[in-house]
Parts: sequence; C-alpha cells; structure tokens
Amino acid sequence: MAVLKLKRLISRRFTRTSSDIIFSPYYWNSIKGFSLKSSCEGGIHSPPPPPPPPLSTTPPPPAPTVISNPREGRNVQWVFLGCPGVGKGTYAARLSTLLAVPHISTGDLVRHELSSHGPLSSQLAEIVNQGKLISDEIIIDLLSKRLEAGEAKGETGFILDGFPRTIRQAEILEGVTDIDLVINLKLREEALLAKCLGRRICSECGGNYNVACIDIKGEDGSPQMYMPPLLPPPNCASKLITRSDDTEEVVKERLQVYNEMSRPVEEFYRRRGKLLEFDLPGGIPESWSKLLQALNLDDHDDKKSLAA
Ligand SMILES: Nc1ncnc2c1ncn2[C@@H]1O[C@H](COP(=O)(O)OP(=O)(O)O)[C@@H](O)[C@H]1O
Repeated sequence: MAVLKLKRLISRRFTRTSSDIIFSPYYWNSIKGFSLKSSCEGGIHSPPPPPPPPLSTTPPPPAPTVISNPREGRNVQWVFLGCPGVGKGTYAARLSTLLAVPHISTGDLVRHELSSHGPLSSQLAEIVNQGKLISDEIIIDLLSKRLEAGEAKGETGFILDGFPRTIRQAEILEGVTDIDLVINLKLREEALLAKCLGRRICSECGGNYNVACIDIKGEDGSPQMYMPPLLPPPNCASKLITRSDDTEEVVKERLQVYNEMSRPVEEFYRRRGKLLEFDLPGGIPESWSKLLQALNLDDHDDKKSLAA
C-alpha cells in the first residue's frame, strides 16, 4: 500500500464520514473533547490529561517484535517518542536513510510553515515560542499535506518524529493506519536541557549539531554518561543558528508539556505491545550501534555506510 493519506484514512476509520466533513469545523467539534473554537482562538491544545490507567494485575504485553522489512507491499511505519532534546531527529534521520523511508518530523513541518510567513505563521510562532503544543487540527492538516505530497512521489512507509504527541493524536493515527513500532528514546533528565541549549542548526544545509559536552558522573548505581559535542564541518561552522524555542525557559516548559501531554502516549503504545523502550547509553557512536541491535538491524547491509 502506498503511503497513507491521513485525511483519507481518517475517513476510513469513521466510515460514514467523508474527508471533507472530517476537516470541517463541525466534524472536529463533534469529536468528544475536541474544541475547534478553543484550539483556533487560543491556538493551544490543552485538554485535561487523561485519567491514569486503572490498576491491573494483567502482566505487561511482551516487547514488540521489530518488523524492519517491508510488509504488505509497503515500507515500515515507525514512530519516535521522547522528550525534547533526547535525539529523536538524529536517530530518526539515520534510520530513514538506512531503511530508505521518509523521516517526517512534525516539528520541521511547523518550522517550515513558520518560515513561509503564511497566514498561520504568527499564530504558530507565538505557540512554539511559548513551548506549547499546536492544536491537533493544525498539526494533522500539516501532516496530511506532507503525506499526500509523499504519496504523489511514490513514498511508502515513514518514520514519524514528533507525532503523535497527545492521546487524541495517537487515537486518530491508530484508527487510520497500523503503526508497526514505536521507539521511545530515553535519556537521563540532567542531559536533556543541556542538549537542547547546545543544539545548533546549519542555516544553509539544515544539518543538526550540538556544542554541549555532557559528562555526568555515575552515582547511586547509575553509570557515568559521556556525550561529546557533535561539531559542524568547517563549511557549516559560520552558518549556525539556534532554534528560537531552545532557550532555558522555553525548554523547561516543553519538558513539562511533554510530561503532561505526551508521556501518556507512551502508555498508550505500551498497552498495545508496540513500545520499544531504548535508553540511550551515551553519544551517537555508542548509541547508534546499540539501537541497531535493539531493532534487529545490526546485520543490515547499509549499516556500515552510516557508521558514526
Ligand atoms: N504533534 C505535535 N502536536 C502539537 N504540536 C507540535 C507537534 N509536533 C511539533 N509541534 C510543535 O512544534 C514544536 C517543535 O517540535 P519539535 O521540533 O518536535 O520539538 P522537540 O525538540 O520539543 O521535540 C513543538 O514545541 C510544538 O509547538
């Protein structure tokens, strides 16, 4: 199956609803808990967090089987979860090259929309620069346009980074397509803020670098962690920019928003047996090879060409 159009697939879930209706204000307002009015006026999607799952004696589902080969005539459909600064973009980009599937980052889609100075730009800039989440409606609209464009080019499969970020987004995605695997990247909390503050992007090629040198001493049974800076090549060095939302205040807010809105998404996939937890052991060389092992990709033919 070709890469799925989110609009069309959403309509498949709600069989009697056409995609035009789905993207009409009436449809969105009819979804329980979703208010188009509040999401468009304030631009901030902030429904109350879902109640904690009931206590159960049922054992947790087994670790997911990693399907790294194309199936049903399509490529993999994977999702990356993880706090701001954990490295979702870095590892998703590497895996997308390795598996020849598009890396679709909703954060990049938002930043692209911002830089286009279109009608949504000023509203989005305000939300992003406060560290809040864009409304589900806007983010799904951006994502479905990206998937449609990809489908037109013959893309099959994807690695999603930054979506879903709320239970509602996860429910919609789950209802419209079968996600094979969700990789939950985890990093010690002390490192996350430093990694966001050290992040630099080449304004010309878009390359991601990091000037932070993270060296956390091992204590209380936790091992030492060393992550050297990821410095740019000489031709990018003079073109580095910092994301406007990578300030200390905004990163702290984003971490809080993650805990409130996105942490429940981990549980959503854990319960479905799709969540692969991966604790990053250190910098890219060490982490990349361990991640490939966890994904059963350590024998992949192209692995060597991506050696860190
Ligand atoms: N799925 C989403 N839902 C709502 N807002 C999103 C989503 N993806 C990205 N955004 C917006 O774009 C910003 C940047 O996203 P991203 O680059 O993924 O950041 P992070 O480094 O915090 O993971 C977010 O803080 C949020 O405002």
